[in-house]
Amino acid sequence: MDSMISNGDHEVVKPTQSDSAAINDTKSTMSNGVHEDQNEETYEDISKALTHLKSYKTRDGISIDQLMDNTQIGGLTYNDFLLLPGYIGFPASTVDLTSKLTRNITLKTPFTSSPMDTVTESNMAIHMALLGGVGVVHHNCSIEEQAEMIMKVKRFENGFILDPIVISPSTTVAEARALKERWGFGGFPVTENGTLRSKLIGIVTPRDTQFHHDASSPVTEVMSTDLVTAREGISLSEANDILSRSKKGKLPIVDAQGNLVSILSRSDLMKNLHYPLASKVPGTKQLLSAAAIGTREADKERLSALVEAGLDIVILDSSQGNSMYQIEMIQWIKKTYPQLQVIGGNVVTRDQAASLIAAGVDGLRIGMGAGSACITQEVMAVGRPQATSVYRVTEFAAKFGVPCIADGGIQNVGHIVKALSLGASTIMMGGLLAATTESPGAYVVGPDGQLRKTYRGMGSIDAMEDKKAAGPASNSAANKAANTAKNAGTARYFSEGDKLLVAQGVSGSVLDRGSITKFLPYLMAGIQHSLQDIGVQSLRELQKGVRSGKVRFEFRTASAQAEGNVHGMVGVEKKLFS
Ligand SMILES: NC(=O)C1=CN([C@@H]2O[C@H](COP(=O)(O)OP(=O)(O)OC[C@H]3O[C@@H](n4cnc5c(N)ncnc54)[C@H](O)[C@@H]3O)[C@@H](O)[C@H]2O)C=CC1
Ligand SMILES: O=c1[nH]c(=O)c2[nH+]cn([C@@H]3O[C@H](COP(=O)(O)O)[C@@H](O)[C@H]3O)c2[nH]1
Ligand SMILES: [K+]
Repeated sequence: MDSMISNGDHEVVKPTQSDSAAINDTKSTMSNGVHEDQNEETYEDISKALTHLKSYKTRDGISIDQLMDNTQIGGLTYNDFLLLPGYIGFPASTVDLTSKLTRNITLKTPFTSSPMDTVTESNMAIHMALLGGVGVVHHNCSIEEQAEMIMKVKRFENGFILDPIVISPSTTVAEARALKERWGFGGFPVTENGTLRSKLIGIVTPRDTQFHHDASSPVTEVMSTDLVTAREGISLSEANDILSRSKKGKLPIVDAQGNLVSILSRSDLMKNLHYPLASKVPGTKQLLSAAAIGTREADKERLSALVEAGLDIVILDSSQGNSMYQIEMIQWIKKTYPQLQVIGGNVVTRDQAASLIAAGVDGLRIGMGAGSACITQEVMAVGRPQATSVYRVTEFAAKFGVPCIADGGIQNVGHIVKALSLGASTIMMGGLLAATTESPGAYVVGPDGQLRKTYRGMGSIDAMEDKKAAGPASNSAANKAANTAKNAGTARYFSEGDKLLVAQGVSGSVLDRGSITKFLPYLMAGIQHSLQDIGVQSLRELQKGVRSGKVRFEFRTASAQAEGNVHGMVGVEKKLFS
């Protein structure tokens, strides 16, 4: 009566429906209420469960190749699939998230922030780097403004600050306050002629200037002259000791004649303690910096200012990276600045990736139209569902040792894990970071009483009109001056007399997420727990497991997606971490 069911996987002996009915009929209830099976079924020996498992021809779930067979099912997004759980044999906190951003640069957390003017300026870039990722400074601004943002990142955390901002005795209190606004820190050494390598005469701190009534007083009226200094040649750890004992904010380092050589800052000491994952340039104490540029001629001038400011990584920012403009730019950059890491993109196909890899990129950025503020797919009819893009490009790029960023469409921790499982080395977030303490712009209160910040696509009419207002880029001194407040390179779209703006993005706002100093650690812990569920102890192991077929997947039907979300509840409060 037993029927043999072959699922192509394993031959399983299963009772037919009428058999099951018969079995149920023969069940009797014992006096203690427990049902007993009178038709003695034979079961496998429990001690053989693991051996028996091996008798299946294939493992449970599907492999990455089956998942990504787009002749069967079309392109996939992150919501279209899940990973199956594996075996937990280690604590979540031991999961290692180290990953490559480019050929030469490794991050301790796989996070980057989008080069968008509502997402990444210096404050975001600094905090992304402190937390182990990297923030890519946008280019919807003048060359000078972008270079200054990079400079702020590079100056932010140093052992010895070798190029401190120095002021002269004639600097006024008002000027010192303005410098604090501009640089984000307020302790300035005062030297005789206002430069480094000149005699140190005092230090001004925000406490000295904050409540001083007469803003036109020279800083010499308020500065402190009771200084603890150290002599040039002192080791960083000795200098740190003196600074810790001195209870002062800054330790100026001077030469035998009392000339200022560098300074050490207490706030850097604190930061070193609090940000063990910080992304730093090996061999220095400087934070890693990244910036985006376009592929116009004027972007070469922009890049030279950024490199001067200390840039480590450049991203060529385009929705369709496989162009003669970008290829020429990559080759020019590799020739002109061989030390600079170049990330090309965006790409979503193997062919696009091959062009940019052949041109010499050190990394790729993947995504076209998946972003939360993107309407590219709708308007251009061009793009690709993001999960498929990530898999197709990374599968190819990995063969050449080129790491990839999954850019756009990341809405939660699960999406990050999925992007990484498909082969991305890092992920890029726009909307998710747009309304944080560290993003540009002020919070406003929405009609619902909740705080929010503006978020807009760089191809939105809003963002493009800001660019257009800048006028054509030019090397002439007059134009340079005119462009200082606006953007030199970003008039690039319109220099060919475009009359009509075609939007590829929208403008709106997103709800407050608090500080990324809480949000990024949450994302990190979330990924660690997820990888623990999958049974892999590092991102490397995750990707190896996916390639070898050990890590398994499952498609999600529309109803499976509904099941995986909150259902049947009212008044849901979705608090994600505490
Ligand atoms: N990831 C995505 O899905 C998308 C992103 N975006 C974002 O919007 C912004 C603008 O993107 P795109 O419009 O793709 O910028 P783009 O600068 O690559 O392209 C704008 C236009 O300028 C042309 N162009 C570029 N370099 C040139 C040169 N040297 N000479 C002559 N023409 C040249 C391009 O062919 C294109 O027609 C970027 O920030 C991008 O990241 C926009 C749409 C989609
Ligand atoms: O189609 C687009 N039109 C735009 O105007 C636009 N602006 C940004 N981007 C891309 O979106 C990414 C951020 O996406 P998320 O908000 O989903 O993180 C970013 O990192 C970009 O790749 C755009 N895409
Ligand atoms: K979209």
